[in-house]
Amino acid sequence: MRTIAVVGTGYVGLVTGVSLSEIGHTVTCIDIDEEKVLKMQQGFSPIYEPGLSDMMTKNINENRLFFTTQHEEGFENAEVIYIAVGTPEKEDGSANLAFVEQVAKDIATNVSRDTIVVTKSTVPVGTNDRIQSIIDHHLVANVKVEVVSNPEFLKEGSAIYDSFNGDRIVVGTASEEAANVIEEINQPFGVPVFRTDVKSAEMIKYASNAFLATKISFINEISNICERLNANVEDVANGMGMDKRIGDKFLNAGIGYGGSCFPKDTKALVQIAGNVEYDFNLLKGVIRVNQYQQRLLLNKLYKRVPNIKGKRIAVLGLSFKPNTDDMREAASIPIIKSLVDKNVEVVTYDPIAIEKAKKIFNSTVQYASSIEDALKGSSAAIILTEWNEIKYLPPSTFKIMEYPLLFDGRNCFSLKTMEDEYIEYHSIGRPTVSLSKEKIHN
Ligand SMILES: NC(=O)C1=CN([C@@H]2O[C@H](COP(=O)(O)OP(=O)(O)OC[C@H]3O[C@@H](n4cnc5c(N)ncnc54)[C@H](O)[C@@H]3O)[C@@H](O)[C@H]2O)C=CC1
Ligand SMILES: O=C(O)[C@H]1O[C@H](OP(=O)(O)OP(=O)(O)OC[C@H]2O[C@@H](n3ccc(=O)[nH]c3=O)[C@H](O)[C@@H]2O)[C@H](O)[C@@H](O)[C@@H]1O
Repeated sequence: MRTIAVVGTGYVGLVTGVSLSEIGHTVTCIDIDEEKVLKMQQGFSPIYEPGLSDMMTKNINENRLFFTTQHEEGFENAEVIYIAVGTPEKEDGSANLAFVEQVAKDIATNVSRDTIVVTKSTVPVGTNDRIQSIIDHHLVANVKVEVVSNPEFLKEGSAIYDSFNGDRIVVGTASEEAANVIEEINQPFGVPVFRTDVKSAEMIKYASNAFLATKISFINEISNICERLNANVEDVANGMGMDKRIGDKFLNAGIGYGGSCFPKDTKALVQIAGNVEYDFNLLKGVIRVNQYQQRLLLNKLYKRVPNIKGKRIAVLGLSFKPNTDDMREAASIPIIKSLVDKNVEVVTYDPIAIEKAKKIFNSTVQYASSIEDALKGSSAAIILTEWNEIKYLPPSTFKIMEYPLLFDGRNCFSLKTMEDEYIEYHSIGRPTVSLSKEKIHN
């Protein structure tokens, strides 16, 4: 078993650190955020991720998992250092590498033994070479530091599960020795390891995210055509997905992809291509479709309820996907902003993300403590996140509204159910369920 340091304790760093400690390594997680570190030292996870808290507490108690704000302390005995800090989007769409570069300098000035540095952060092709040269340039001790690319593929909401059940672990390095160490560290996960060169490893990460985003934008465009032709995109996706070459995953039409990665990584890949004079037309289209898709549900609402000013509208689900409290690039942000700009009384509900949402929406919206409370007195409801609590809600609950008018951005309910329950139902890429004896909404 190895002594490991993980720099950055966000979704990736904390899950990596906790998972590595769970398989027996001794792990010190380092973060510059003092409040976060204090919380983790006391055994509390700063993020909501199923299974994370319990695994964290267990490994703290078994003395395999430590937290500090001091790089020097964390690096002291580390044989391997993982970089898992953020690489957010810059204004021009390219990746901001300032955090990664800072960590490279911190490593160079603090390590006192031969070390393997593993880059987990998503970084543009060529960045690992740059990390290597920053470290070599600033290195204080007379030691060897080898940088390895090891991109992360976990999904938020199932991050712990994904760490133990991933499809592959990609290891990019020219050093067979370093690759052997990383493979040995990960061996207890039982996930297949794919070895390649550094640049290909970096590209695998961007290409994978871009491909998944493309699948989503593709099915969203098909859904828009289905709507015009009265076809049902859910059946279309199911029928397509039965072809093993296509696969049945990531074909859920909806309000577009959000989150901390697809939006930023697709834009970064356009930039990466542009830097070598390649115009990534297809990916630009994917991004455009996604922006358009976020507006569609709202446009349907505004068309159906033209005099929306002053009306109360319930927004169910705020996080960018279920089982996470992450609000980064959530579709709820532009959608709620548009409603608030139109002087709509917005009442929101989310089972987990409310605290983070409050930091974004402040007092511009109301925060209901139950779905029922959100629906009471509302003229319409919009579903933005398919939490189980929302998806498996007895449809009759929507009749709490004086007139049951539902706009579902996640296709949570079958058309037949809504017809039987007598609920006016607008979803994505499927025929609208209208009521014959409609009340007039004005
Ligand atoms: N969130 C996700 O699901 C996935 C993210 N990634 C990639 O992993 C990277 C990290 O993403 P997240 O975990 O979402 O980021 P995050 O923003 O949640 O966390 C980053 C953490 O790094 C800390 N930090 C910044 N500078 C530091 C320094 N010099 N020393 C120590 N700590 C420092 C911050 O305080 C913060 O806690 C990004 O490159 C992202 O693209 C890859 C796969 C999945
Ligand atoms: O690089 C990353 O950060 C990660 O990005 C995504 O993971 P994540 O963003 O956590 O969540 P996804 O499940 O991929 O969902 C992303 C967005 O796409 C949307 N989506 C997903 C699937 C689908 O069929 N339709 C759809 O609209 C989701 O609602 C969500 O807004 C990838 O799935 C991970 O493999 C990758 O490691």
